[in-house]
Amino acid sequence: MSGIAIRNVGKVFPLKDREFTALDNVSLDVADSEFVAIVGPSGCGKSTLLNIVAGLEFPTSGEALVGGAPVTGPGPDRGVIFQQFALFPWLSVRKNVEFGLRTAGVPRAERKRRAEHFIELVGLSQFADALPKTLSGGMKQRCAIARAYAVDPKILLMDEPFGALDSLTRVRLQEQLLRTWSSDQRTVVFVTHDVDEAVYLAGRVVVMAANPGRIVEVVDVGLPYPRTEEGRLGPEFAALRNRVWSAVHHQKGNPS
Ligand SMILES: Nc1ncnc2c1ncn2[C@@H]1O[C@H](COP(=O)(O)OP(=O)(O)OP(=O)(O)O)[C@@H](O)[C@H]1O
Repeated sequence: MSGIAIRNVGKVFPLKDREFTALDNVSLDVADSEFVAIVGPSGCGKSTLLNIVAGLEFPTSGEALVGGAPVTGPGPDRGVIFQQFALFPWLSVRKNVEFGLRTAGVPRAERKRRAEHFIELVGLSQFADALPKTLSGGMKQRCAIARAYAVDPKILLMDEPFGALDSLTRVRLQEQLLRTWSSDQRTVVFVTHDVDEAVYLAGRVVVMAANPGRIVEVVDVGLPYPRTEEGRLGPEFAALRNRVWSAVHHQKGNPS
């Protein structure tokens, strides 16, 4: 059971002289094995919503449920990948990737095998013994992705995971993500600024607006999987992208 239910979630942050409503009455169901993308202008609460599902923040009102149970904190059922991922600076790439497996109690030989596999997948084999400080930003991010994939969680919560990567690596990791998603049937919630990326990856695209953060539209993508580069250039894809684009960029009070 790896479905997610977000029920009337509100999040208010106390500021010095007032309160700020980051999320206002947000409700969303993500089915078991569904791939949902969340897009919206900066500050509309995408990360806050993801953090609530991750158990890293708590709603002021409403609730988030995972597999039918209220979220009370982080758990091994949910792997979180942020844009700025904190790697352990004193551990090599390999040890960083193995870290989560060690805490999950995976035996040593299996840890080594899995780490090797995922390090290769993200193209870091040559740097497996390097420390994070010697890697570029994109390489650190690929290490963080390998670490999250290796633990094999039923739910992946991804916050702009490919934002800092060059376009080639980005496309490669998008395709890899879709492959692991369709073969392993995990639930994915993927936050991105990139409308093209959202439509390419997701079965549904949730569009949010700011002030207060809320859902304004949910677009069913409806394109078959596996998705291909040719499909990405086709008219159906273009129509969907335009629809999501207008929903994001023609919001009241958002002049862009
Ligand atoms: N701890 C906090 N205290 C006060 N305000 C906060 C806090 N965390 C987030 N906010 C505010 O809540 C709003 C939503 O933030 P959030 O990071 O969720 O937006 P976002 O849609 O992910 O933005 P971006 O696309 O720029 O990453 C922002 O206006 C932010 O300033």
